[in-house]
Amino acid sequence: MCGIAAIVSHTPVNQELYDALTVLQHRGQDAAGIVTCENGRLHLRKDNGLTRDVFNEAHMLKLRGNMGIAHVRYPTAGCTSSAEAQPFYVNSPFGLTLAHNGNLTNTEELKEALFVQDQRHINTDSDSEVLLNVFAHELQSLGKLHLTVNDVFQAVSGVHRRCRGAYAVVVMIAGFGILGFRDPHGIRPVVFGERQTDAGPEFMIASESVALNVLGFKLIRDIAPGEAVFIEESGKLHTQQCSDTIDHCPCIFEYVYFARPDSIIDNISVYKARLRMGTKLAEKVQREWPDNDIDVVIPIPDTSRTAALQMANILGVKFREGFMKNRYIGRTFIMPGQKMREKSVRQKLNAIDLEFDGKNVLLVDDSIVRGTTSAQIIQMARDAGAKKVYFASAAPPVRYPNVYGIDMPAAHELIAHDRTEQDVCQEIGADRIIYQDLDDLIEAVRRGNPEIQHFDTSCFSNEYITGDIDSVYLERIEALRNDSARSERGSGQFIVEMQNCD
Ligand SMILES: O=P(O)(O)OC[C@H]1O[C@H](OP(=O)(O)OP(=O)(O)O)[C@H](O)[C@@H]1O
Ligand SMILES: NC(=O)CC[C@H](N)C(=O)O
Ligand SMILES: [Mg+2]
Repeated sequence: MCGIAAIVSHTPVNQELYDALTVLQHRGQDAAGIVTCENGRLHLRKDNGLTRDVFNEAHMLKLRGNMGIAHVRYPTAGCTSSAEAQPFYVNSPFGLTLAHNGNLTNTEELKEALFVQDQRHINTDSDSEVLLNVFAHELQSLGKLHLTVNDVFQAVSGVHRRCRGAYAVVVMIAGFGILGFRDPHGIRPVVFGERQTDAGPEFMIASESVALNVLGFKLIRDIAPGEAVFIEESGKLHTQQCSDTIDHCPCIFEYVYFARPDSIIDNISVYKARLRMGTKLAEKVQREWPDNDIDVVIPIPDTSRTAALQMANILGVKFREGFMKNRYIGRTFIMPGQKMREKSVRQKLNAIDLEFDGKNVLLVDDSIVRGTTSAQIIQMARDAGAKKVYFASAAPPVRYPNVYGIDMPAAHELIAHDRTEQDVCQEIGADRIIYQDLDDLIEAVRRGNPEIQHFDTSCFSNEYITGDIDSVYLERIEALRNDSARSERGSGQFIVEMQNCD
């Protein structure tokens, strides 16, 4: 899951884009980048690392201009080389830069067509570079020297016709303006907002509304599935629907884990959705295990806190912060490589023995994916003296790969794949496991916006809404992107620095 941001302002945007990236850091910890535009000239800085490590004062001074786009990366395609950090740039036509959240599912076909038919060279294995070149080709084929906003929207329609999968995107056209668009299923989130100034309105596009809040922009709304918004450099906003086939299916995992709880996605408060997940799960415990002997509910920080608190309230048992989180360690699930993830769980979380000693504890997490966290945490709870360790997951068993922007491509790496709930319970060493039912999860999220008819629930249900995912595709990405294949390839040593401004 990556984070994207874009600002069109009347004053320099460098610091605000940097601030936006720090707010969106939970969506990607591997690489960060900003590109700005000043009098038609682009300035780009991107590299591997957290936002605070990628930009120093000298970079910031060079990122001049009143409009720009930015990205934090969590790779789902290609490799972790800094050559694949975003934004990407192509010089023709007009000077385009792009930042993408999501994952294309027909990258290979597009890459081939780009080379053979459109005569475009792709320099990395990133699907986002492919996406940029598709957009560039669609714009170029209009054959215009002076672009209009309608030309830009027409090019987006061309992207929708050719690209499959998930894409929430911002594009900057040098000297012209900034574009935001979302795939016709609206799988990944993206919102836009406005800020009034004496010099006129300013606009921002971002993955999550929390970035707008922090920078003083008022949320206008989500970009609709298939829709595009374009903000001219002068600050004029245009919007247009660019797809005739729309089927809104936002990713339910955003509500479970990815998004910040203080964000509103597709008019649903992530915080409230998590509270409702807690309610539903507690009701399941009451229904299926009325004579339970739970003494205390303990969340596994950070994401599960909201659901766990609500569970304790409904169950009428104590809620205790039994694990303390080291605030300097990031999210473990989105770290590259199982060794690093395993090591980081122990560095990140430490038990307060008093809260466990002699008690029957119900540990609550938002999800169990590879089981990296749960297995270690249960052992820690036992070492701290817990009598019984029960484990509840606010999401159903994750059994199938995600191909829309969450990096879990290999079914065999998922602890619940081909396993019953009882098998998982044994595998992670719990005394009992309670998983959320999928219908309950859907209801918990959907109650915030009943207009949404479907969600992308593929990692729980094996139903892929784009209709183009078959076993051949899944086998191909599993072979390419499973943990051992990636560690054999290494992180990629060559670095394309031709566009960096350092
Ligand atoms: O079963 P696993 O493969 O371990 O994945 C699931 C765990 O990973 C995530 O935590 P993470 O540390 O990424 O972030 P958080 O601090 O936001 O909870 C998630 O909240 C679960 O705790
Ligand atoms: N998590 C994402 O959104 C990743 C974007 C893109 N597929 C990449 O790998 O860089
Ligand atoms: Mg967690």
